[in-house]
Amino acid sequence: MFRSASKAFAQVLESPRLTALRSTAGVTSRGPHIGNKSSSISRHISSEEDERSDEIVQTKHRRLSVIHDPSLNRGSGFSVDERERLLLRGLVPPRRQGLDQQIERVMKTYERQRSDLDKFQFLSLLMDRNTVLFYRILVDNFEKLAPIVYTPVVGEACQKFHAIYRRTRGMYFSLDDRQHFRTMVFNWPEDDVDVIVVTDGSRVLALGDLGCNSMNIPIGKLSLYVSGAGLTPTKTLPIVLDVGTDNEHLRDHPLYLGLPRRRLRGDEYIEVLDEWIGAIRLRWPNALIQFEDFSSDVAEVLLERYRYNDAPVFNDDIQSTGCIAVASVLASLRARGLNARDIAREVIVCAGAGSAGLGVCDAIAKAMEAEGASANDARAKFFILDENGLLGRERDMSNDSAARQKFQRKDLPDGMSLIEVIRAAKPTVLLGLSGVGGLFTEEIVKEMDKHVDRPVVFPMSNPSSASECTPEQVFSWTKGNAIYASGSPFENVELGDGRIGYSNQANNVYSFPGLGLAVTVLRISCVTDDMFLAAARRIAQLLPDEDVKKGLLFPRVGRLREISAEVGGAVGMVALEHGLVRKMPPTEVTQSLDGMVAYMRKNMWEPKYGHIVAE
Ligand SMILES: O=C([O-])CC(=O)C(=O)O
Ligand SMILES: [Mg+2]
Repeated sequence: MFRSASKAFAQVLESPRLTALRSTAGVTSRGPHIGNKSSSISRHISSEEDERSDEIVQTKHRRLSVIHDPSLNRGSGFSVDERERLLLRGLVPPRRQGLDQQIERVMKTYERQRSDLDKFQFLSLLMDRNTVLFYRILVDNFEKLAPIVYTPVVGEACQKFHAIYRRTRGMYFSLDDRQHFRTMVFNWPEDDVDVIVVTDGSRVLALGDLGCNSMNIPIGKLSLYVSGAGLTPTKTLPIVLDVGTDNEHLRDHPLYLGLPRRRLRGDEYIEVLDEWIGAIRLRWPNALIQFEDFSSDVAEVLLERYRYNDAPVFNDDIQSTGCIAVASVLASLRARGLNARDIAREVIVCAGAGSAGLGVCDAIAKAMEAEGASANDARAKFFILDENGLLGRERDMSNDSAARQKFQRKDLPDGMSLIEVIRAAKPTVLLGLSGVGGLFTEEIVKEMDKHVDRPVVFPMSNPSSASECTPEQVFSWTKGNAIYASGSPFENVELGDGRIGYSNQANNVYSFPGLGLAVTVLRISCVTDDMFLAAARRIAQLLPDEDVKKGLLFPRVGRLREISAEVGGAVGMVALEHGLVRKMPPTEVTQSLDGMVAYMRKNMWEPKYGHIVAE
């Protein structure tokens, strides 16, 4: 009975164990409130409604303000007791329904949406209405819905943001707000924020500068943290920094919602970022900050500027894309009957020398070094091209970043085309981070296939329209020989002889949610490259040999929660070893990777209705 549940709750409050229990999720307090005090107690409450979690949410809200707060709203699912105590009698239809019935209704309406963009909007509106229902549906239908809330459809939703905008979510810091950032952060209602995803919209997927329209990217990424790794939804914060846009079409559009000015650059831009990060650290000193879709000219600069400032920061496109690329290469070695040590013998051609391309190559080079290669030997295995061809001998790279200079080939002429490089280098691995859809032609893939038993082809650009080639193409050009992974999702391919050509999704979604989980649960103080390497090694080992031999590199994204627990466990063990854990777990958790993985799993938020208690 719920009455006895609240009695049990009252006893918990009086219990001397209270302080000891405060550290794990259980009781949350939801506004209206000044200063947003929230306490957390883990406690099992027996309940007649067994689909409910034992989470207790306290609120001062009553009547419609309960229904209008998505984290409190249960639609037709309020219990009899909640209806009584929160003064909801008469405000919702009489018959009480469970989550299952709500899911059925929502999914039927979802299926009636005509276009992918309509589906995106339908899900956004659901997210605005009912947090638990939205996440239950996303978790239970992850493979089907992730391509809508994430790549590829999120790309279109950004391009059309100004046209389809309905309701605000997250925070905007614009140039007009300079000198106010430190007060603005207090406009956000939550004292507890675990993860922030921030973009300045300068390079959204491979779609270019989308300015303020980019808000759907941080929102989408954070919905994957919650659904894929069990972060608490109210403790996530999507942010757009509006420093202008060089996208003229948007800037001149009467409905554009950002500042209609050119993008700020140079020292002044860095000053704005410094002011912003200072404000964030003032209010949320421990929050993990994920830099997302910053253009290459600033991505690495910002990462180096903030990553060692005693608070966790990383760049998703450089580091987590690097992580999944390393995992993909390691798993492909297993598929080819080779060992992790053999990574140092791989020959890599990478089309794309932006922050993601360089980040991926750097991560693979570090993985080679970790297996015993010298820095020079590792570097010699890479052939990187940008829009002007190979980064070769004659290229003046004096104004380029250190990350780019590192990969200049001194032995080959500058500007060689992709096909020429393939002929000269005879790569074992071909990476696409160019953002140029269809770049890997039949001629290129067939040329590669001539020199290796099983060509490894990873077109990693997003969204699908920017993919360098499709799995159908690669499998048909190589007679099913290739090992394939792409950034955006594609269907597997029937090869006609009973075999399946697996279209693995080498997307950073495999790594960032689990990393964020570990950072939150253990309050990790700094995100390091070693953490990403450990995560990559773990991801590459998740499937048994017989699957991997067939070309299936890692579990499908539908198993993201399990994968994130594994990634979180691997990251957690590195953090422990390097003394970067600020919230120590119980000793038995620290003894083994398995213990750490189980601890991650245990700390995941579950999308279930808890009990709302009137405060
Ligand atoms: O969003 C994705 O699918 C992966 C990513 O970070 C990007 O392509 O920028
Ligand atoms: Mg990105």
